[in-house]
Amino acid sequence: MNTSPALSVKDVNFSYGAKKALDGVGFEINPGHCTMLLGPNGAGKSTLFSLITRLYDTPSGRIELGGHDIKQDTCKALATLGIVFQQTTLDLDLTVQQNLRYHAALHGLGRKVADARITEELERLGMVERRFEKVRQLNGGHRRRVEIARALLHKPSLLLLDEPTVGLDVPSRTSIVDYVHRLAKTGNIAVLWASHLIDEIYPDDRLIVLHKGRIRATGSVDQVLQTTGTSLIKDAFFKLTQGD
Ligand SMILES: Nc1ncnc2c1ncn2[C@@H]1O[C@H](COP(=O)(O)OP(=O)(O)OP(=O)(O)O)[C@@H](O)[C@H]1O
Repeated sequence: MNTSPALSVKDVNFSYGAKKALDGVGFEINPGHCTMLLGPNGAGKSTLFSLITRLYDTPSGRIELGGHDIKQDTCKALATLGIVFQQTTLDLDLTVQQNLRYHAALHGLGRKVADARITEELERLGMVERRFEKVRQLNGGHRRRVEIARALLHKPSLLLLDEPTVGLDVPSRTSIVDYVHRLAKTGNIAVLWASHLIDEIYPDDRLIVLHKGRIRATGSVDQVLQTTGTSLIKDAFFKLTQGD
């Protein structure tokens, strides 16, 4: 049994030329709860996700997924990862099923296994009846659900979500926030969720507050409230992200 953290980030630094975007960032993510990555614009959230997904090389420090170093053991590491990007990456002219089958094939799943998993994930998300519709016909909330189903098809141990509710109406947002929190609770998957919407945080979430490339606080909601001497997350966030 693999007892390594789903994600381990150790002393990671990253710069765009002279501009330092991440400065000595380190944390671990484990299953059982959602970890919310909070930070104002420019905090470094997208940069961190680009390093974890290996879009960018990590020039210093170390990132491991399920104990696999993403530089030395890239395929094994990335196989443990499911991701929902900020911008939709579905093919609008393919059906829901075609999009999902394509992704399953990329992960090396045979057709039978793929179809069983597609049905399973779409059922959980209340989308199974929509499987033969073109993605173009779906509203924003339903497209997001398809993207979540797709991210889970290969049974990853870490789900990364980069502000997945941006642009959605309130009911769609609520249902996605609820769904992912329930998913995390099962304990089978770790969730790292970049957000700047305080109302997406549940009381038993873990928090990582990033500001100007540095981690300003980590821990449970209660711990972060305690260390900042506040009683509301929005006040804690404000305190942690004002000035340097
Ligand atoms: N391609 C780039 N070239 C130069 N600087 C960049 C580049 N991408 C990001 N930056 C800078 O790096 C810092 C971190 O940016 P990043 O996009 O990671 O933040 P973020 O927390 O994702 O912000 P947002 O919430 O606005 O998406 C910012 O100061 C940003 O201006």
